[in-house]
Amino acid sequence: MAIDLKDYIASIPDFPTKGILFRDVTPILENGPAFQEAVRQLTDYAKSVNADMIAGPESRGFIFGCPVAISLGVGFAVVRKPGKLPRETISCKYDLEYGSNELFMNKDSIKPGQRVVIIDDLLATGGTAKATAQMVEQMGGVVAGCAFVIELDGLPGRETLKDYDVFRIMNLSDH
Ligand SMILES: O=P(O)(O)OC[C@H]1O[C@H](OP(=O)(O)OP(=O)(O)O)[C@H](O)[C@@H]1O
Ligand SMILES: Nc1ncnc2[nH]cnc12
Repeated sequence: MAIDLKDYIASIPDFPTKGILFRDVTPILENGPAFQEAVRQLTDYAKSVNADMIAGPESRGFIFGCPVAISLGVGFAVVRKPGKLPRETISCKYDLEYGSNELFMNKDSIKPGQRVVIIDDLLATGGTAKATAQMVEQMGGVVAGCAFVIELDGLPGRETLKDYDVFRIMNLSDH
């Protein structure tokens, strides 16, 4: 029988703060066939939009983005939190549910005209993916799409990413 990836999501109430239902993808990673199936679905999507580069936000975006890049034979551009990248960078501030943060990319990591798919484990407010998309565009790249394992319903992720094609393997409620 086909694998139902929803069976491999752990839901933890009040983590990391009260009122947040944390959707944990680590059970997918800990099961070979489930991990392979998630990567297969993300890869099929990236291939369907002719990706020639993958961008993945630290840290969970690395886990799913890298195997997709390898299976397509394209590069992987890291999107990192402050203080991690030693060379020249570009950056974009973004809002979280509470407060704000800033993400960084190597300034030459995307070449003009490259078709970039942004991959992450989860779409919540969309702030992380939108900040990534803005940096990709600043470098002259084309955001071919954004792909997630989970989309949280009840949060404005889709609205935030309304200018982009969005693929997700599953949707789950945010509470
Ligand atoms: O749609 P958003 O509201 O931007 O939220 C989604 C982001 O939040 C989580 O990462 P987090 O910043 O917690 O970092 P981590 O992957 O290092 O745990 C998740 O992995 C996404 O990157
Ligand atoms: N509810 C949630 N579960 C896991 N990761 C998240 N990132 C933002 N919101 C999240």
